[in-house]
Amino acid sequence: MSSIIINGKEIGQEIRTGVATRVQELKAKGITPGLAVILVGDNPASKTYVANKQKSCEQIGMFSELIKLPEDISEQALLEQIRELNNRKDIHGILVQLPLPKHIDEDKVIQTISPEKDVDGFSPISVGKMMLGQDTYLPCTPYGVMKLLEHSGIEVAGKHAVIVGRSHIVGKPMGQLLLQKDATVTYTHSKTPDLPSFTKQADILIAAVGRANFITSEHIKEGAVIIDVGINRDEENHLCGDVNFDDVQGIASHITPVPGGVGPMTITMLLENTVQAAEKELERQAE
Ligand SMILES: Nc1nc2c(c(=O)[nH]1)N[C@@H](CN(C=O)c1ccc(C(=O)N[C@@H](CCC(=O)O)C(=O)O)cc1)CN2
Ligand SMILES: [Mg+2]
Repeated sequence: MSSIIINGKEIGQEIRTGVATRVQELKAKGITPGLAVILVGDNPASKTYVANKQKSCEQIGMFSELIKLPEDISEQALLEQIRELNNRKDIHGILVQLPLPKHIDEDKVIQTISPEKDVDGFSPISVGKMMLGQDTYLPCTPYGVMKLLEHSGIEVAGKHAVIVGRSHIVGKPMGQLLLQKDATVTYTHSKTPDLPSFTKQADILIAAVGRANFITSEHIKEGAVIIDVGINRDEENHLCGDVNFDDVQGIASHITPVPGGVGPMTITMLLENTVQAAEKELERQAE
């Protein structure tokens, strides 16, 4: 039997249509949702992602501003730029594209973004609120994974979700969001001995390791839902995920492809968060 392919492009498009309607409603009330994207340096992948974010904003009628800064910008100058954006009325969401050059302290940068405008959901305040289940901006990639599961009719409650990877932006928050939906969650990582003994227990396996084609049929059980968060290049420089798609195809019940799975959802949820930020600003104005 072949696995069901979860189509992130299609699901993302459906969600974007709903977000576009909310943009029109906000505009009718005199507020255009605005996103500022800061890009430091010339990382080619970052340039592509940032361009896609801008294009996506335009497509749904949002305002977006790209702030391009040189690779050798000082940390102070970057923090100053963020503070300026924190004070701008036309900007509802601020995002600093990661990774940053080595001489800049990423934590300091993220902490400088006002929590009201932290549409990436990376600041300690946003993360703390997420952990407590309070209203906040959820980090876009894990948030997108939750939407993929929901739209694919995959029940999370009572399932054993195994996360491979513990990054701040994917692995850790992913486990929390699944836990909030009553999954039993296991975190695994590079120091986990006998990884397959854990991953084989997964009803839902989240692969977020950053290693091309790392997860194979040896790691999964029959009927598991496989979510591939990886974006890597293989030996032939082709885009591929953390999961060896051909190897697990037919064993998994559902699987996300790379490209076209989780990736498009990351930008979709960024749009969702930015519109939410503008809606909250409107509410504050009405108070
Ligand atoms: N400030 C942030 N930095 C980074 C984030 C983030 O969420 N916020 N995530 C990643 C990069 N990223 C967005 O920024 C991102 C990565 C991939 C995709 C995507 O759509 N991928 C496509 C394939 C694209 C390709 O051809 O290369 C797919 O999987 O279908 C969107 C966003 C790190 N930095
Ligand atoms: Mg650094």
